[in-house]
Amino acid sequence: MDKRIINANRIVVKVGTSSLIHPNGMVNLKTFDELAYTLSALNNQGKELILVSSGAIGVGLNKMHLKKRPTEIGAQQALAAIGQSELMTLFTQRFDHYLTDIAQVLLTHDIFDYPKSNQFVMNTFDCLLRDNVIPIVNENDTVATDELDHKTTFGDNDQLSAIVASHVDADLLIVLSDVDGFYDQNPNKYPDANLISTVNQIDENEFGVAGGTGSRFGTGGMQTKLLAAKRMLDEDRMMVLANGADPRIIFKILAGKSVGTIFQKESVAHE
Ligand SMILES: Nc1ncnc2c1ncn2[C@@H]1O[C@H](COP(=O)(O)OP(=O)(O)O)[C@@H](O)[C@H]1O
Ligand SMILES: N[C@@H](CCC(=O)OP(=O)(O)O)C(=O)O
Repeated sequence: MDKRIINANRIVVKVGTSSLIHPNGMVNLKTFDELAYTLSALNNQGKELILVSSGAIGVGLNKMHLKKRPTEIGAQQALAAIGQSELMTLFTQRFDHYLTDIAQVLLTHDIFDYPKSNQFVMNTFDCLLRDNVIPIVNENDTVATDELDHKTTFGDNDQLSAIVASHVDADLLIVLSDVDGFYDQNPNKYPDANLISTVNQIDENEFGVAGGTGSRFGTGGMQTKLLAAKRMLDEDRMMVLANGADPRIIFKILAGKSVGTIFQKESVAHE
């Protein structure tokens, strides 16, 4: 058991579209509610939480009664703009229920590369966390297409969550998806795939078995989650990849139980 997980105080949680939207395109109200409950409970315990949430396009598709994500980038951006406010409305309703304040923070991947912007973003996070407000981060899809055009770029919310985790000096990054963790092959294609409970290093072997997205709405698949995990490992931080079907799984993770896949350097694996 790693005490660093139990003692983790500043935690970034990333939730993917596949956890927030049912395969039929409808909003998964259960996930929204359990996520709000779990993060509110942890916030009340004094932990500092940042939620990185995808779902703007998924919610936008549902609102506009569309079955398929359009290929045109401008149309995806328009859907993200429609869906983002709806996404925040859903979060506001559920977090209000648990008496927790939230804030919307829209970022681009490069924002931290500019010292002034970086400082402004950090000031915002510092003030929000000091005031017990949970920032809910998404990429600003209107001005950035990192997440939308995977033919030319490979940015996405998995990596954005890792960038945020490293800049706010988070103790732990938890990535919630529609799989139980990282497998030795894509479990949606190969039913005999085995869950890997601990990963100490990421190289071509791991990338070799990480496939694309499994759902209609997810984007990066396992590749971008591994890139996020690699960034965490390189900085000697920890990441847990777990199933977001019931976000209360976060309580189990923070209790040190073995769920999902933990990415951590070998030196701390048995502390
Ligand atoms: N080795 C692997 N282990 C686990 N999942 C994998 C693997 N390779 C590919 N995948 C796929 O990655 C998907 C999760 O990524 P994605 O669809 O982008 O979800 P999210 O919306 O949560 O970001 C899984 O549903 C699965 O189909
Ligand atoms: N900004 C986009 C996020 C796209 C994305 O990274 O999605 P996912 O693979 O579900 O985490 C949206 O909110 O739809």
